[in-house]
Amino acid sequence: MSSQKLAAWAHAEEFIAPTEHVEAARRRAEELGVNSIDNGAGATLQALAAAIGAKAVMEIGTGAGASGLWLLGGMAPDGVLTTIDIEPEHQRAARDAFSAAGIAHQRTRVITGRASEVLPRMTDGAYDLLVVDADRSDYPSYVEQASRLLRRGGTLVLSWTDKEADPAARDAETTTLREVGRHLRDQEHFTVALLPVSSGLLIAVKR
Ligand SMILES: C[S@@+](CC[C@H](N)C(=O)[O-])C[C@H]1O[C@@H](n2cnc3c(N)ncnc32)[C@H](O)[C@@H]1O
Repeated sequence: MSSQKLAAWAHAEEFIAPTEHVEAARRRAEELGVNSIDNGAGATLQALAAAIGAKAVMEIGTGAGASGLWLLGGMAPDGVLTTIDIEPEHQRAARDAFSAAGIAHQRTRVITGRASEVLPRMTDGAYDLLVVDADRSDYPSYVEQASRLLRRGGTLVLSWTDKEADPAARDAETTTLREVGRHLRDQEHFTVALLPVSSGLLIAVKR
């Protein structure tokens, strides 16, 4: 890998500055000991939401709200973000972050629960964008649900890991991601790309 390529990647991470509210949400996440999406990935989510004019977005893994703020920044002004997390404390922080950023309360639907139990209750074909940034062991079931929940032309985004590119990495999480990536690539009803932004975003557009 050339040093110019590495510099270009680092540059891309800083190319779009986070808002002060995203920065505050990231700090709160650190205090809570939960990861937030990096700024390059956040800016990509924002641009994707804007590109598809997203009005109905589902997120699995609210955290302290940093990724939600990026998404809301790109969504249609009347768009609604449904966000699921198993930890009520993370969601309290996210609600505070949305409110501090001036997001109208009817634009967010914050659901506490295990995603694998919440998703089956959600409506078929109702979502423009489904973003997954939670426990990787459940990614296969989230992908299965995505086929049902997304409208045609809707997009699934999975937060990824650099380790997936390393053949020597054989831990359970990496193996699951590798299998999920292969499975999606083989599906005729998804058009797939792996974006090397932050630690990676796998995007799959439902045809
Ligand atoms: C990496 S953090 C999400 C960060 C957030 N997307 C952001 O960038 O601000 C992962 C979150 O997933 C949540 N989580 C883990 N397992 C879950 C599950 N089975 N169902 C729902 N949420 C889960 C954790 O509580 C944590 O808040």
